[in-house]
Amino acid sequence: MGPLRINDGESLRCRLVRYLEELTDEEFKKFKLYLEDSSPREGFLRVPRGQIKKADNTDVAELMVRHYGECEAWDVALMIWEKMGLRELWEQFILNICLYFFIFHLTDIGNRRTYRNRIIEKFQLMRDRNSCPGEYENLHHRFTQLLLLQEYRYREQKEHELLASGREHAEIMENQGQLIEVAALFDPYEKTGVHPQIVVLQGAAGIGKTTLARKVMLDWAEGNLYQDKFHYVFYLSCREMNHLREKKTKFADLITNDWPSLEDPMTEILSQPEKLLFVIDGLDELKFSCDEHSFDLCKHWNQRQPVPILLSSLLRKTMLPESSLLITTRLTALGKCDFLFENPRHVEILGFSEEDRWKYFCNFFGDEDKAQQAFSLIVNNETLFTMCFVPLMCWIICTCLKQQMRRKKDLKQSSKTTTTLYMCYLSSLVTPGGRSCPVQHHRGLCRMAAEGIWEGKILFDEDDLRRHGLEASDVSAFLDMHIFQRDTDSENCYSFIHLSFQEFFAAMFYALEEEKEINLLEKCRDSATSFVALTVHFLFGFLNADNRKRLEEIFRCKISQEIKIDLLQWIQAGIEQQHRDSSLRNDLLEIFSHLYETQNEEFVTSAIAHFSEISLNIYSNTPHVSSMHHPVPWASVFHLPPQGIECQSHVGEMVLIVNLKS
Ligand SMILES: Nc1ncnc2c1ncn2[C@@H]1O[C@H](COP(=O)(O)OP(=O)(O)OP(=O)(O)O)[C@@H](O)[C@H]1O
Repeated sequence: MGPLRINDGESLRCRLVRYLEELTDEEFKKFKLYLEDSSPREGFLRVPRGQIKKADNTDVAELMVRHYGECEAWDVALMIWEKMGLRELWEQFILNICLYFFIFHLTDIGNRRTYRNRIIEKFQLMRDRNSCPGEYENLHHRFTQLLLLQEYRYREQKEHELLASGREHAEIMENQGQLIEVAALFDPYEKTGVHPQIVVLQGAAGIGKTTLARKVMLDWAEGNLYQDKFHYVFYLSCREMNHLREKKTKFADLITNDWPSLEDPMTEILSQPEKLLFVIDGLDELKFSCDEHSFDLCKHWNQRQPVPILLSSLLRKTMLPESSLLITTRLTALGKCDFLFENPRHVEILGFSEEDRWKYFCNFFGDEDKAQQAFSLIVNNETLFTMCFVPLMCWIICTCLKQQMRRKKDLKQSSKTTTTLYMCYLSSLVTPGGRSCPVQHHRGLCRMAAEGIWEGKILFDEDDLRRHGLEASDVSAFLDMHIFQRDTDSENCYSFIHLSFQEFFAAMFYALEEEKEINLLEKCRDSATSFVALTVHFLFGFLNADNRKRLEEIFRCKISQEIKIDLLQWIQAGIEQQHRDSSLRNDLLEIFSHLYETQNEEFVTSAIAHFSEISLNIYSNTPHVSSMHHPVPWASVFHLPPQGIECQSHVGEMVLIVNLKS
């Protein structure tokens, strides 16, 4: 389909030229004067006076169409002719324009419908990270609502700190901003009434940025989102842009990937930029910089330019400045891109609320009984349940449990502790007869993970790899296993699929026979470095004989027995310290959850041998646990009869007196 035409095949732009040619020199001069003085409607740029002065008939038509788009250009011409008293021309125009709008309307409806159908086709299915070719899930069936927090002030905060603060959603909300719905992302600010043109959705790895961006596309295409605001919504994946970075092209061509009949309708579509939304997914993943091209930026979408310049021009708003942008990015990369955006609305994705975690399980299993079976196991494990605020973690946990259900394995056993669940997931990634990683590579990966934990580092470059005896080609087995991923921020950068996996491998580093590092435990005592807590937690998990055996099988490594003595001394000292000082009671809970993680009766007995009674404040520490079936799941490790636990409720707290000698 070509530019919009009326029956005789003449485009509107050419027709405008022809009408202008019918004016006498005097009338044309007058027309230009009126054009110079005309004030365009909101959203349209004024045609620069300097350019009008020098323009002939064709130039004037061209300028008008470029600045206003074809429809608005006709409108302006009509208004001027009316003011000039050129009644005959005006009447001819009206006749033409009615015909034009009728055809335009029909064509536009047709174009949009075709485009929407294409988008629905493309976005209605989602692929899980471990899916086989051709295996898809329906996005609507799986999608679970995410908590979005508006105007969260960007803190120079590392992802591990965010993970640690996962259970403090309510607190963040109170202190930092308010929740917002996807439908309201482009609503005006309450205080100023100004409509944000750029919305930045930020969040940690695996929190659901891409999934949400794709859901926005699908909902718009199905007519359920932003219908009045945006006539067209285009999706630009930064990962795909990376592949095109050497390419020189027009912006119009770049976005017509999703357009079956390409190019032609673009002129009309892009001439109404205020009705366009561009979803730019994964800005942190761009491998080229957007701040290098400030002098070469282009102004028009029809200019042929390298892809990095086109994208920079869109982001910096030199091209299609009236369009809206919805950008997703990891928190770690945000500082680097801040300069790009003028007054964006910052929204942080907080992940799943506690209620939505249950909904996710229902969506994942598609069967309430199975969902209930799985959820009741997770809800009793505080560490796992807290982790479930990250959708990726929910997916990992549900995937494991589903596999166990399929194999008719004991679900309770595989979800009993955080470590068992991770073991279960890792064993599922190692396919029989598949690639395994050489022992020295595994050791290098573990050492790098541990170093990262100390230094608060989650992205590793090739220098980091080399320092730990790894070449880029050595990590391909970990990439294949989906525990390590090629990143994101800059070329040749890597990260673990989730921080908790880095913590798991860091724990393995401390547990390996040849590696000794007692510092970890000392650091864990220091509350300022509580982010190592999960690493220590896994370390306790490795004390379990089954876990240790599986770990040694998967990675063909040897787990040290000596770590057991260090852990025992550490935990006894911890209990003693907190026994002496009742203000530290809350920390005891953490110690006991470590003990529970071992599922090792002999170890637990030794750890508590010197104590006859322990008081724990369970309520103020874990509010959600109080409503669950078993308030202290780890208590089962003591094999205590019910009379062994006495419960005392006080205002705002619930204290359990555990009588260990009963
Ligand atoms: N809202 C959601 N509903 C259901 N599942 C979700 C949702 N969000 C994410 N997931 C699940 O979590 C996985 C990871 O999500 P996604 O890839 O969107 O995260 P991300 O924030 O873009 O991660 P990264 O920063 O690593 O690119 C998805 O593959 C999907 O299985």
